[in-house]
Amino acid sequence: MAGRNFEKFVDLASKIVAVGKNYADHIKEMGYAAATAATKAEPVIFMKPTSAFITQGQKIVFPPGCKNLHHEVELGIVIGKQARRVPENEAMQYVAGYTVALDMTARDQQEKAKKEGLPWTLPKGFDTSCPVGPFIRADQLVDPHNVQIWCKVNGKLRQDGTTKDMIFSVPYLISYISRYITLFPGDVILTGTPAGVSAVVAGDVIEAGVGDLSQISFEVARNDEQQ
Ligand SMILES: O=C(O)/C=C/C(=O)CC(=O)C(=O)O
Ligand SMILES: [Mg+2]
Repeated sequence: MAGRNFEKFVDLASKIVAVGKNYADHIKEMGYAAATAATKAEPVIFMKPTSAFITQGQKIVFPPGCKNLHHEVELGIVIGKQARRVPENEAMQYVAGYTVALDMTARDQQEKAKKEGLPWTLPKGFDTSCPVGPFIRADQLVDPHNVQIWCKVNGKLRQDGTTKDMIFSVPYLISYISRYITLFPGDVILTGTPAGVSAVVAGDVIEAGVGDLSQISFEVARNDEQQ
């Protein structure tokens, strides 16, 4: 991993691989029978394009037509070296570090896609749908399975979870994903959100963090093309 500047993982990344339904409390709040989903043998995987990334100073912009935009705070894993068919017991060697990320979701459009059996590409992959924070080196977060992830909207705490509650662990996810999709340095894996997701409106300010290691603050803006 030497020689690469992972502080700039957004520039290195070729993809964002996202995990869904990795916290039983979020599965429950979305209306599923938590026990059923939590005992699923395999994680739910979807992708966001790198055009979804934004960093501090940019705004989260409603996608066209969306009337119900949700925040989902997540621990992001930043991949440090090419990973293909990596066994679980070696997977942590492929982690350069972590970041805080928001999996912004056009919930109304995702609900429609779910009903129609269509993919979540637009509801979750629109421009600005993946705000990310500062890079956390792997040695700064020794136990990624025991850290608070939190999200506030206009100063009010909406999500307050811990990665202890992830159903699928960091090494399991790297191993599982890399069986199907080769991961490259800078790629980011979003590890799923805990309960508390809720709607935001234009003008809101979303703050989020992984403990006090990586924090972000983003303003939400309306989409001038549509309203
Ligand atoms: O199935 C649903 O209603 C929603 C699922 C998600 O949005 C999955 C995630 O992105 C997540 O769990 O973080
Ligand atoms: Mg998510």
